[in-house]
Amino acid sequence: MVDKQKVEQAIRLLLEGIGEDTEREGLKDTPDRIARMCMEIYGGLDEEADQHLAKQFKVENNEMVLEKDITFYSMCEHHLMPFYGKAHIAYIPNGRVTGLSKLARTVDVYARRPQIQERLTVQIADALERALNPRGVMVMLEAEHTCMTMRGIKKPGSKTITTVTRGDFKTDRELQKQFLSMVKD
Ligand SMILES: Nc1nc2c(ncn2[C@@H]2O[C@H](COP(=O)(O)OP(=O)(O)OP(=O)(O)O)[C@@H](O)[C@H]2O)c(=O)[nH]1
Ligand SMILES: [Zn+2]
Repeated sequence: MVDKQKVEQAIRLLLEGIGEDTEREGLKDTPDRIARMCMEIYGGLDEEADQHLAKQFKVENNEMVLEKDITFYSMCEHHLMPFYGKAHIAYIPNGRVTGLSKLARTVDVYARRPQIQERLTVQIADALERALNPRGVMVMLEAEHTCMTMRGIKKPGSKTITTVTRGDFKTDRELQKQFLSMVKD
């Protein structure tokens, strides 16, 4: 739960710390704005994806389901700067599928926290495994980290790609290839 008052105090201190005048017109509402923004961008801390993924439907056909190009925005926990990109999620059902939008909701729940990309990838895969007990899961995230592009090493255009494979996707190279070619198209 975001403590709005604490965040406001912290932002006031930060602005003082960088030598700004917290009372000037453009900045006086900034602590309140950022506290409200934190409720949004860190809102995933109060949530689990399980409640979303509980929306399920029976299926006869246990072929791969892939939801690709799910745009996400998260915050790098080392610098509190955004990293953002696309998530691609596939699973092989085991008699049940979840609502398509629930895959994107799952991404949002775990993206809206201070994160590292590797953990975000694992948490999405874990949630799918817990909820659906699928025959396989594969998650790939492609993202640009602003802590790498606008500061520090400053490498604009560099991309970080992370993957997690579980079950059939771990053992079956052909399935992995199929995932990769479907993601690329
Ligand atoms: N593995 C991983 N590293 C990340 C992620 N986001 C940021 N980082 C890295 O976290 C590291 C933090 O390194 P530090 O040396 O403690 O911090 P720093 O002095 O600001 O480092 P530089 O970014 O190299 O200037 C950096 O190498 C970042 O690139 C992420 O999602 N996953
Ligand atoms: Zn960072």
